[in-house]
Amino acid sequence: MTTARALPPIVIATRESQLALWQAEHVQALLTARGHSVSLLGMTTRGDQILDRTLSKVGGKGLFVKELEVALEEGRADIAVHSLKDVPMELPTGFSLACVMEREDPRDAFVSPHYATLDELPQGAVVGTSSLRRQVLLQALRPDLQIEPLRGNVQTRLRKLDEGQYAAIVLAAAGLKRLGLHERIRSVFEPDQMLPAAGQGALGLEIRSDRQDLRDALAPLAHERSWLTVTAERAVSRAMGGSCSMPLAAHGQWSGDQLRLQAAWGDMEGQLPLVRAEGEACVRTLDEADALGLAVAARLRAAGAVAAC
Ligand SMILES: NCc1[nH]cc(CCC(=O)O)c1CC(=O)O
Repeated sequence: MTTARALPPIVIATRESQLALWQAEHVQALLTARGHSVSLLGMTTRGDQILDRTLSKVGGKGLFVKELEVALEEGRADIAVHSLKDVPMELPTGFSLACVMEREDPRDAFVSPHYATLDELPQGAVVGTSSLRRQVLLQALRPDLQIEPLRGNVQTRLRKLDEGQYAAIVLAAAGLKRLGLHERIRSVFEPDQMLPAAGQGALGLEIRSDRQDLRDALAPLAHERSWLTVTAERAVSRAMGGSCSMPLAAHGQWSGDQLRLQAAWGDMEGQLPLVRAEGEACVRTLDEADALGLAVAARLRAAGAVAAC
């Protein structure tokens, strides 16, 4: 018999977009089911405020996590829930990823009121995305398309699409599915067509490194395979100095205990042809996953990709 013991309440710091709130509430529900009492602390980040410029121009991924880390630092919150795609490869000193949860669909989705697939788009159609990765991969598939910037949270992007500013947009399938917007997905891109971003579709829980108590409490939420996969993907990104200002894709897929890791790199101006590389290894530990990522990054560089300094 287990003795009931009052667990200390847990506060989750979260951005206030619908997707961020869904993710925080998801973690809250899982922890509540395990007997914790959990509350949410909503906050607005610089990344949410600056909507008129592309992320690569205003400071990149860190913009969405900084304020949350300050809340952890000051003890106002215990956990920050992140879409791992938005989390810089190196966390600031004093912070760690307590765990990575089971990954949603990592693929990109094609969303359009009038067309079912990228192939159906007429010559020169306008496609909205501010992601440099999506931009260079789209141009590789369809050089005729006109790519226009598109920022804002998922709902804002869908509204801009519906207002007729774009013939189609590309969003992460995971975000749409989490928000119950599956029906907006006209088709998904297979990874061979449009390679996903490192960490896309996976949630990571960030804590202060000194909170061993939380590490233990969160351990049951970890998903081993997802953690290994995104560790390999994020190692590619780390080794390339990847950020929002570099078109970089890294995506792992399993067959048995073999992890196949594919990566693609494009130069910022879109002048050079895409560089692709891949590797495969039997991966059982986070260190082995990291090593696979570094090996694939080395192959990218050997094939002409240039790491940021
Ligand atoms: N950059 C914003 C962002 N960060 C995470 C997701 C989707 C959900 C996920 O990847 O977990 C999105 C939206 C998008 O790219 O369409």
